Amino acid sequence: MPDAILEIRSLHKSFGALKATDAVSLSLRKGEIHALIGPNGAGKSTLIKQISGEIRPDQGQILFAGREITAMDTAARARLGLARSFQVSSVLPEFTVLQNVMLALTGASGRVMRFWRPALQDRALTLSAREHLQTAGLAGREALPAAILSHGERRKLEIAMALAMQPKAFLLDEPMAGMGPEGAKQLTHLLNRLRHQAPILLVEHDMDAVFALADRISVLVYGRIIATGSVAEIRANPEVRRSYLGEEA
Ligand SMILES: Nc1ncnc2c1ncn2[C@@H]1O[C@H](COP(=O)(O)OP(=O)(O)OP(=O)(O)O)[C@@H](O)[C@H]1O
Repeated sequence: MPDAILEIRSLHKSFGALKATDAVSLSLRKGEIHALIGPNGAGKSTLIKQISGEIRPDQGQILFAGREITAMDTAARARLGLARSFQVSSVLPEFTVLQNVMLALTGASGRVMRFWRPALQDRALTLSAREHLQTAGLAGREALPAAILSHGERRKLEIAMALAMQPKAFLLDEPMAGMGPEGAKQLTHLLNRLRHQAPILLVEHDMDAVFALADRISVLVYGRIIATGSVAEIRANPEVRRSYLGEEA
């Protein structure tokens, strides 16, 4: 697939007798949002963890930005531009919104930063951090301690921090979780803009968001992809309606 930034080839992962990932192949193309949906326990998180490097597949290959990354650790994948958000938050509550993005820009940890305060006065770094906050919809909130942000604002901050890594792809695991209707609407708009910075592999239960955002949807059931297609194709697919969308379609 020539315009795919991420390509997964026949991935397998078992936990004992349970096949959590069963011959999964999928791709993420430049500029697209590819949503991964499926019932609880279908294997979505297990797949995302194999892509981010938290767990190793038993078999299969993962290619990212033209390189095979199957055996690389999480940090090496992140350095190549694979940005994972939302399940493990790296926001430091005692730092301000701006400082959190500056930390992400320098790749420094909060512990290092306490001994490295002058960097927080760095002008170029500040400007760049402000730009990412603007993109993420947090302009005007820079000076607040991250601890007092609302849930939705924290999501935006995580996005700004991910942007600081200059990602080539985003892996987003249930970004809409815990958001109210207004927050979900705002985040949907933000993700829609974000795809132009880097394509998004989106695991999401909120079907309104999935149908509004996805260029393609893959449906995972018992570790297998039973269908991949456009929103219209997936909505019309009888097997998908039966096994997943039944009560929602
Ligand atoms: N470390 C593990 N050890 C054993 N079984 C596991 C492990 N991690 C996941 N599983 C099992 O693998 C299957 C897939 O789980 P996974 O969390 O990937 O599903 P999911 O689609 O992300 O579910 P949800 O939508 O509820 O988050 C489940 O049956 C789960 O119990």
